Amino acid sequence: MDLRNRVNLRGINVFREALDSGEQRGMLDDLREVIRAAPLVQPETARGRKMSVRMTAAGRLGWVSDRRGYRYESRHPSGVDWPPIPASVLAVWHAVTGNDRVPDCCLVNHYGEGARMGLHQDRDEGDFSWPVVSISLGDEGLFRVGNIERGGKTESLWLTSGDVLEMGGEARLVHHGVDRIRFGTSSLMPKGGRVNVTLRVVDHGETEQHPVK
Ligand SMILES: O=C(O)CCC(=O)C(=O)O
Ligand SMILES: [Fe+2]
Repeated sequence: MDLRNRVNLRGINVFREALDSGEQRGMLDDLREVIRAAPLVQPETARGRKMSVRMTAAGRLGWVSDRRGYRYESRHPSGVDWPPIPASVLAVWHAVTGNDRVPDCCLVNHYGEGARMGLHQDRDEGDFSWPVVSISLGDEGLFRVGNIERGGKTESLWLTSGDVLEMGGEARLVHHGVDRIRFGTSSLMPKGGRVNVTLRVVDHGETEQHPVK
């Protein structure tokens, strides 16, 4: 992992190619195991619209959305526990935050051809003092950043495989989304697609502390 190549986009730290191709492959293997235990689901919104991204999670809590709305849940919709957050993913969190605290949620987003994510804020957490750390794997994704308030001008940048983002401090509640992916631009996944992992502290609740080695 190499966090030296950092650019700043409206307060968001973008660590370009923080993970080399071996680290990306290792993490993807770990995420395949997560997906085996807790399969990807295509969430529905409260209004009954299917999201284009498929999702699952690891950790103490997972973010879910269905006709009842969106929220954090301690189990996968199938009733199984969320699998543990892979060590390869936790290592990125600890390196970026410089802290021993383990995130509560590791959301795994899978973007197939044509998938996108509209502009939104990550604000379902009870504690905004921790950053959101996000890892991009696979195909390039056009990441758009807006403002804390709704509307206004936005800026975009193409995220590539191995990029790591940190949305913290003033940028913790900034609007962001993924307009589109360039399907098939990465050879990481044989069938194409983009995987994004988002790490979040959800609340002040008791979370086991793991010292960083
Ligand atoms: O896919 C991405 O890069 C962003 C994902 C995201 O914003 C989220 O899961 O809340
Ligand atoms: Fe988000």
